[in-house]
Amino acid sequence: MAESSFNNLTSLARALSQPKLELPELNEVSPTRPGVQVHRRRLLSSCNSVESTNEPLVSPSEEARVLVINTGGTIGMTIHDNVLAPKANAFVKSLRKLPILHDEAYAQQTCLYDYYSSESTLVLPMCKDCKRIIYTVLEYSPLLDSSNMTPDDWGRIGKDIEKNYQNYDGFVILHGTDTMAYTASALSFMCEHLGKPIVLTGSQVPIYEMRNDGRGNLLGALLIAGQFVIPEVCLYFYNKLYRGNRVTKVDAGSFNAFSSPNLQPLATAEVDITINWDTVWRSNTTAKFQVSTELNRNVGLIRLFPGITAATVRAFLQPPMEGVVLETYGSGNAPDNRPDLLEELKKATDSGVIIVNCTQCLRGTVCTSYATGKVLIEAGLVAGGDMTPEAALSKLSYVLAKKELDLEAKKKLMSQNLRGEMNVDLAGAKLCLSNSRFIQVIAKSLSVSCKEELQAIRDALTPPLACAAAKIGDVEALEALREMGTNLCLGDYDGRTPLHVAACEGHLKVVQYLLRHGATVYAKDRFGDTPLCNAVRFRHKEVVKLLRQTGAHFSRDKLEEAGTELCSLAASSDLEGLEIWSLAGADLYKPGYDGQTAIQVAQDSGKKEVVAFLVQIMSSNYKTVFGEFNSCDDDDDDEPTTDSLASPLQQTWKRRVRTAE
Ligand SMILES: NC(=O)C[C@H](N)C(=O)O
Repeated sequence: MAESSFNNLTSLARALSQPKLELPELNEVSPTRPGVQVHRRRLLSSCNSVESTNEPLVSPSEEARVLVINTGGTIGMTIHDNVLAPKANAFVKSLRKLPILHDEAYAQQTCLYDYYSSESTLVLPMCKDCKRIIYTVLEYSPLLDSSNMTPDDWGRIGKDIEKNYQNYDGFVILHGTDTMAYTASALSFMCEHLGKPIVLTGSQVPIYEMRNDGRGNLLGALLIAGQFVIPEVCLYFYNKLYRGNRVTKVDAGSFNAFSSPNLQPLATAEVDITINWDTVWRSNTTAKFQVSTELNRNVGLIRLFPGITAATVRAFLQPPMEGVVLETYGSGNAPDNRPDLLEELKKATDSGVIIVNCTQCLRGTVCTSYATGKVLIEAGLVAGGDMTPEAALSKLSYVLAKKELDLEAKKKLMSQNLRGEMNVDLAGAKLCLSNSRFIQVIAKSLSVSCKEELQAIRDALTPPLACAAAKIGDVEALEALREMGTNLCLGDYDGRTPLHVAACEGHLKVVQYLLRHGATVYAKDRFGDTPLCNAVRFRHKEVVKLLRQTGAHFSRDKLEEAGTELCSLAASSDLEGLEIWSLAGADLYKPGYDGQTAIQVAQDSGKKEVVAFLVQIMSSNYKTVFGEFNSCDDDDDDEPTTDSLASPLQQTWKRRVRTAE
């Protein structure tokens, strides 16, 4: 390990976790505030020159992009025949006229519509921290009252997110409130290895009405999806951000329509938006984001009531039923003086139906304190802990669709916490950094007494400590910091996270460790750089590969700039640079500012070794992308035998490789 003034970080970190002095508890830490630096310079200069005004050239501020998927719901409804129903093609037009949701002057000055080739792209006024959130609305047809939604609609939303994942920093789903808790729960399971925020919202009163909750809800959801890397499916309503699989609709007539009885909100939007980072779920993965749209429809919910007959239960549990959520009394209880009922449950579980025990109570968990609860375990039910019935049902649907798993494995998954939907470790509360002696000694010497000041000290001290450990490759120090409750995703004063630092230094083991402990590849520092940009800049090939495997990608603007960078690398025969940019996902065919590609630059300047090198990378990229296709080919040749067999994309690649050769 490298020597430095922090060479004993491990012991320092351990010292931090000494027993506490009497000071207030901390639950919250500051958010990192990522932003996107967008360069529309080329387009802007042409835009400005066409206008030929005396106005100064407009430089776009830092920008983030959000995709809004409008599925329907009250937020976009109008009254027809005295009842509310969704109105098609009206939402974006109406948003354009609302200055809090769209800044037309900025859109015109920065050529927004031309750049995104979309009339449905809008821009929020400048945020407090000088950032702009640009959002594109994708409106579904037909728009639905959420009472009409089915798992097919969840699949459609999931696929659209997957398709657009790389192009946006976050996603907002506009949805009716009636079944929003079901959709939020289902999406939380379907979205595997999620690294970006997906925020569902809607309203109780249409956005077109004078007094409504839609504008505030949409604005809050956009601000959160555009500014914070919260890798969760969330639900934003009435100034609160909740974990999607923890909510339930509790009020049909109030703006405060949702409750998350067993988990505090992930964020509150008051004077400031405060993220409760200690509660935010982390996927701890080095795998790429994917959406699993396979869902099992043979699932159902049944609610116990005094006097329920065995015949009702038997009828409900008949094939093709494969999974059932049984809503029981209190802490998971059912009559233990009803052998007829218990026998029906036992018969069903013996024949392979998974029955999950969830409480009818709004708050609390299933446990085995009572004889009336124990009988359900004996009947083969799986304890659902503190899951909402909505979460349990959609989890069943997701788990039962996993064909590769046997019944026991499926049951095990049902009792495990997959996406923060249940609390399985109530006793295992971690020692929190706010309890640490180190922080508290400092607090005392500064005469700090209130929670907010203590929190400020913690937020100021722990990210640089973690970054220092990352800099010298000290995994043990990071582990010690993490064990005491440090959030390793938080950035320092420049928004640089430990992952940025480890990527710069090329510490592969630290990068691996951080990714397995919740670090996000989408964090951006104040310069708009991600860990991937840093690893490319300092040419750490293995780190680039790992970040890419985890789903990291260049932003649209970085990809735009890549052409010019590649040409300059080609001109200086920098093969290592070309390779690393290619590994990071840059398109080797992207032309530079003057329309020339890297290969053309190399050809024109007679750099044969660069041409050969580029051709070699291009054909190996071709094989990686189209390998499967080729393996079906009769011909031994690596490429398909005829162009007609190839997809349009494949044909383009082939043409490019041949031209280069
Ligand atoms: N407030 C709402 O959005 C209720 C509406 N019926 C829906 O769920 O689509």
